[in-house]
Amino acid sequence: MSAKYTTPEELVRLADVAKQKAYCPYSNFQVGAAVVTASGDIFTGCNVENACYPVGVCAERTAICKAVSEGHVKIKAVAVITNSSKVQFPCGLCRQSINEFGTEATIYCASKDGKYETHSLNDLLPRSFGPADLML
Ligand SMILES: O=c1ccn([C@H]2C[C@H](O)[C@@H](CO)O2)c(=O)[nH]1
Ligand SMILES: [Zn+2]
Repeated sequence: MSAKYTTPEELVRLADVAKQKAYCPYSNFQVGAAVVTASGDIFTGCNVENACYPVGVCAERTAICKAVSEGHVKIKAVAVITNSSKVQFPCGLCRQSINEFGTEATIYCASKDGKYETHSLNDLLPRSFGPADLML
C-alpha cells in the first residue's frame, strides 16, 4: 500500500503493474488486481499458483487479504486485469470474497490493453449471501 485512489484508469494501471509479479507456471494466465479501501488506500495483488493446484490463490483475493490483514475491511472498488485480449471478470470465489468486504463495490474488468468495463458487484453477484444474512 502506498498509492491513494485517483481514477479507474490509474487503478487498472496499478493492477497491471501487480500482474507482472503473477506466479502462474501452470496456467500461464497472469492476473493482477488492485482494491480501493474506504480510506482511499490501494492494495494490489497477483495470482499465486501452487503445484497442488487447488492451493492457488487469485489476484483479487491476494489483494483483498493484503488489505484486510492491514486493517482495511471496507472495499469500495476493485480493478482486475489479465493477459487476455478479452475483458475478464472475477471468478465466483473472488466475487464472494469482494462481497464480504464491499457489497457496494464497483468492479473494473480490463483486457490486457487496459480497456475496461465497469460493473457493480450486484451485477456480477446478484442475490448474494453475505454477512448481513448471518445477523439473525
Ligand atoms: O478471478 C480470477 C480468476 C482466475 N484467476 C487466476 C487463477 C489461476 O492462477 C489462473 C487460471 O485460472 O487465473 C485469478 O487470479 N482471478
Ligand atoms: Zn478468483
